[in-house]
This record gives sequence, structure tokens and C-alpha cells, in this order.
Amino acid sequence: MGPMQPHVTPVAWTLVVPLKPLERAKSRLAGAAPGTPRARLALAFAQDTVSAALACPAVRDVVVVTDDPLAGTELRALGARTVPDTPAAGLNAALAHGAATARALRPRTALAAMNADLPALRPAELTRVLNAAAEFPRAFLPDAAERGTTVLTALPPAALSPAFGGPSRARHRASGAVELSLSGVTSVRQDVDTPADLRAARELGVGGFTARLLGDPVPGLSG
Ligand SMILES: Nc1nc2c(ncn2[C@@H]2O[C@H](COP(=O)(O)OP(=O)(O)OP(=O)(O)O)[C@@H](O)[C@H]2O)c(=O)[nH]1
Ligand SMILES: C=C(OP(=O)(O)O)C(=O)O
Repeated sequence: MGPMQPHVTPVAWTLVVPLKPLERAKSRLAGAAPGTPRARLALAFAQDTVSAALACPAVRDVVVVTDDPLAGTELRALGARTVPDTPAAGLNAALAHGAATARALRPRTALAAMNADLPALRPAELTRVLNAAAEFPRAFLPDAAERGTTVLTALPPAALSPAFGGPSRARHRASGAVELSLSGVTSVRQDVDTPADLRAARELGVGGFTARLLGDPVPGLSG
């Protein structure tokens, strides 16, 4: 027998992505893109978010928690699984439900809750965040505004214990999750709630679904 080889077991992640019914989504974006219905924008953000997540080698599954039939169809077409919301129980109940569904299927999976409104998300940046999170039982990434949260993670056997909504950074920190301080992960932090957020995301460069809708340069196309 030779000497023991050090090895690192790669962590495989299940991402849980909550998405409101599109007609109710992104109410604060009203007027940000004249001529583009908010529901269409909300769907495009979710499509770009899910596409980038599925392009990460560390991501095994993306589970979208949504009651929206069109979003369900379109996101399954990209390779996500979808589960229905728990009736009228809100964002954190939806996340806990998605997490329980994922753990029922794969009890040892690492879990990451991630917002559906990250249209500039870059797979390499999400990979960096997940690799950093893999060092802690629970961790989170604050949003660009430093007030909310875009990603919350839990390694088995820790529960996700989501406390999203508004000023969730302080709540997640108080819950014992480790705040990740990483540079170069702007695209994972740039959630889009307001017209100013949308300008910032377009400045970073949004994914193809959002870009086509807004008439921005489509990534990967030249000329
Ligand atoms: N499944 C599910 N997702 C939700 C629910 N509430 C919010 N979300 C999602 O959680 C994330 C953050 O939501 P919010 O910022 O509260 O809502 P939003 O639609 O992004 O924006 P506003 O309407 O402007 O508040 C988004 O991905 C939402 O679609 C819910 O009750 N169920
Ligand atoms: C859901 C959150 O915030 P917002 O409602 O601002 O998207 C959050 O950051 O926890």
C-alpha cells in the first residue's frame, strides 16, 4: 500500500430558487423598461439566473419553487426541476419546502438558496461563491446593497433555515451563518429590485434572455 493520498471530495450542490407568480413579481421595477412588461422581465431574469446556475460544474440540480405555469415550463426546458409553492405561505416557507424536497431526494446534498433575480450571473463567479461556502456549515452572500442576501447555503446535516426578505443580511448573520467576504463575485450579488439595480446589472452585462428582451448586446454573439 502506498501512502494515503490527500483528496478533496467535491461538494455537489442543489440550488433552490424561489419565484413568485410572474404577474406579481418585480413590482418595484415598474417603469424601469418602458414597453417591456414586468412579467416578461421577471421571467427573463429567472431564465438567465437558472441558465448560469446550471452551467456551474458544482451544481447538480436546480429546484425552482414556483406556482407560475409559464415560468415552470420555460425553466424545466432549461433543465431545472420545479416544485409548487406551499399555499400562500411566503418566500421563506417556499425555500424551506424546496430544501425539504431536495433533501428527500438526496439526503446528503449541499443546499444553496439563491434569488431568481440575478440576470448578470456568471457561472465562474457562482462557482467561487459555492467553493467558499463549502468551508462552513451555513454561509451567505450579502447582496450588492449590503442589506439583503442573494445566496444562503447549508451543508448536511445543517438545515437551510432561510430568513430572506428585506434586511436579511443581519438576520442571516444573527442566525449563525458565516458571511462570505469575497471580491470578484459582483454578478452573484447584483440582484435586481429597482430601476437603479437594473442599470447596474446591464452595466455588468445581462444574460441572453434579458439582453434580447431589452435590446442589449447578447453575450456570445459578435458583430
Ligand atoms: N416561490 C415563491 N417565491 C417568492 C415568494 N416571494 C418572493 N419570492 C421570490 O423571492 C425572491 C425575492 O423576492 P422579493 O424581492 O420579495 O420579490 P420580487 O418579485 O423580486 O420584487 P418586488 O415585487 O419588487 O418585491 C424572488 O426570486 C421572488 O420571485 C413566494 O411567496 N413564493
Ligand atoms: C429577498 C430579499 O430582498 P429583496 O426583497 O430586497 O429582494 C433578501 O435580500 O432577503
